[in-house]
Amino acid sequence: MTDVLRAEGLGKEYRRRWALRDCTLSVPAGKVVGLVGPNGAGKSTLLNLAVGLLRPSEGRIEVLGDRPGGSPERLGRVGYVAQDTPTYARLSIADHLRLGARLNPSWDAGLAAERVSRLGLDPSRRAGSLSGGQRAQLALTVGVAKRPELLVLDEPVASLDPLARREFLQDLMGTVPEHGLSVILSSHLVSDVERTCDHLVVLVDSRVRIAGDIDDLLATHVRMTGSRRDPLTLPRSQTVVTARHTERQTTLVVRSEEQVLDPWWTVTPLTLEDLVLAYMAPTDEVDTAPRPALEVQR
Ligand SMILES: Nc1ncnc2c1ncn2[C@@H]1O[C@H](COP(=O)(O)OP(=O)(O)OP(=O)(O)O)[C@@H](O)[C@H]1O
Repeated sequence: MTDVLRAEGLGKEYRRRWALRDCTLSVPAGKVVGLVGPNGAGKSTLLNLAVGLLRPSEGRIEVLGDRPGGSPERLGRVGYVAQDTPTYARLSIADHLRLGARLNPSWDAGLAAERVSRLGLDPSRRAGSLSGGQRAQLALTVGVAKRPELLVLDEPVASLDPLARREFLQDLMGTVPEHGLSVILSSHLVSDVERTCDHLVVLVDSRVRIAGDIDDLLATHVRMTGSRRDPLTLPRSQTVVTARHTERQTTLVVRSEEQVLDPWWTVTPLTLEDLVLAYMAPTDEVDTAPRPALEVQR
């Protein structure tokens, strides 16, 4: 199947400040993609471009093989729950579901009713009287019951309690293979990404720093610890992501397609959190400058 999202040199500028820059990205179909990065990295901007709420300042983006937004038919194929989980304060939960049914040809009324009942929500309650977490659940219910091909969720679970969060993410994981759904979700919680996602995109300072299937990324990144050594002495096949030095010791996070066999290093695998934090580290931690005190060894 084709990619659900393809971006080439995509950028968005607000008043001479780039919120997203040089974004070239392919997101395969049928995956749950975790989009992570620090505050202000450009995650919401990328998601808003993907659903057609923003227009690119430069470059191109295609979603489900087409330009985002536009016709009702195209809009119907993409579900979107924004960061502030918008609902209509004066409308009841039942009104929201009726509206969803009227606006979406593939609306799954059974699924919507079942979710609302499982959450213990009274359908006659107005959205304005719900708690933040309950409003998020309502917005997520509408997003899922629309039965889109691609569901875009901007920090969907931030306001849910831990149990509700786990249940929602489990639901989502069940829905993906069952309905051929693809999901892109932004999150600050790496543990949720680890539990739910099979593909990762790390955005830092408005640029994509790394993207790929999580299993592949974990298989090709390691931590290497050894006596102090200049990272410039590493073979070309090993790319240093971060380097930290004490007087005697060097610790590197390295990307390598090949196994590291140099006995100088103690090599340990990374957790997903280690990997994300390594790519989120300030680039001055990628300390590859030659140091006079270091011996160059090959
Ligand atoms: N409407 C806007 N006008 C001007 N600048 C904006 C606007 N929206 C976003 N920005 C800026 O663009 C950059 C990226 O913002 P964005 O909301 O995409 O980040 P984010 O990664 O989603 O952040 P967070 O994790 O805090 O939600 C930030 O510097 C932000 O201040």
